[in-house]
Amino acid sequence: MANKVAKIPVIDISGDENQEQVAKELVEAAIEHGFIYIKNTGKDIPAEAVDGAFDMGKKIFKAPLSEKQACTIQKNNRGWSSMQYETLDPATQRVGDFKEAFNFGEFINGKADQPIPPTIAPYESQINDFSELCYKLCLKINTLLGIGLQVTPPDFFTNAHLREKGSSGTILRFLHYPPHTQTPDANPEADVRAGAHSDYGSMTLLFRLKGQAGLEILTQDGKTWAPVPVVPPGTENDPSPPILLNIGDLLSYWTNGLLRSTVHRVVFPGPGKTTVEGESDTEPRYSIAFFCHPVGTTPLESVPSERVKNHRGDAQAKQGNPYAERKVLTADEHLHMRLRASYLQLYKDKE
Ligand SMILES: O=C(O)CCC(=O)C(=O)O
Ligand SMILES: [Fe+2]
Repeated sequence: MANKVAKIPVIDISGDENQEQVAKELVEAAIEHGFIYIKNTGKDIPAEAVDGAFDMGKKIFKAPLSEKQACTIQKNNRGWSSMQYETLDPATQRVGDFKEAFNFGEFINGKADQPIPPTIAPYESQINDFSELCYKLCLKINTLLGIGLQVTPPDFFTNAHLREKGSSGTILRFLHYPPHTQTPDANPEADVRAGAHSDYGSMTLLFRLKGQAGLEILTQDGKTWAPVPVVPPGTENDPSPPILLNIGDLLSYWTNGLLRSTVHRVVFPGPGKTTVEGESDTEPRYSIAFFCHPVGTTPLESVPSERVKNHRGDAQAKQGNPYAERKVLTADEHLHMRLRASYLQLYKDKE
């Protein structure tokens, strides 16, 4: 049965004027939807940088298997996660996610602080540059959220994300989802390419390619899934599709659930499933996610904001998200709790 596509606002944050107004719109969208299209005018992240990053992603996954295996993901959440190694929704999935991924942690002086496949070593600085662009955009969004929520001081969130204050769980992740024709073991009705989950960090920037279907969000009724078009109306002629921003669990904890951390998944949108006009899953799907995390030692207490104080952990914001109610001490403790739940083998083998 075809579901309606997700209703998500498109916001342009690239200008320098009307900062207060833009901040207000961003906060309202983060409260109401948790997902926001950030119009990509090319000012914050040039279209060529996005294209270059996708080329990089393809190179990483085409690297010889032995090179990828030598970089197998570790408990620090860095490295290569092979097909079906991660299970984002272990409570309902019979098998792991039909995807492979490569995670880069924070770079140090432009160098990756982890093993990388020799095939992509010549491009290390390009990956670092893309990660920098994403980091800066997240700082800007953190500032706007602080202004829009009237946090005192308004740069409260931004300060918590400054790298000079300590390391964080921030990850630049390249993803590859083969089409169903290449995953004969998958039952497209029952299996998923990425299980239902909310993101673990403060916010995520997601880059997708035109024409590639698959992402769905859980709507506020807690039951219906809505596909998220790559190119929403009005952005067809932009230099690059909008960057899809979503609020993660940490910004939700920090604001007592006022900002919504929305559950989402990636499916095989085969026959009979909802597809967005002009999108299909006949080709391999590639996406890039930048998971922005605060400094690991940051305590996740409610932020100093009257608006947050007056908000009493609204039940609606928690709907469909089993993690929304857990209280944990620091950003790092929260991250490890979540990784433990989705990398079953990694934690089983080594404990
Ligand atoms: O590939 C996508 O569209 C979404 C991926 C995602 O939700 C994630 O990696 O957390
Ligand atoms: Fe996600």
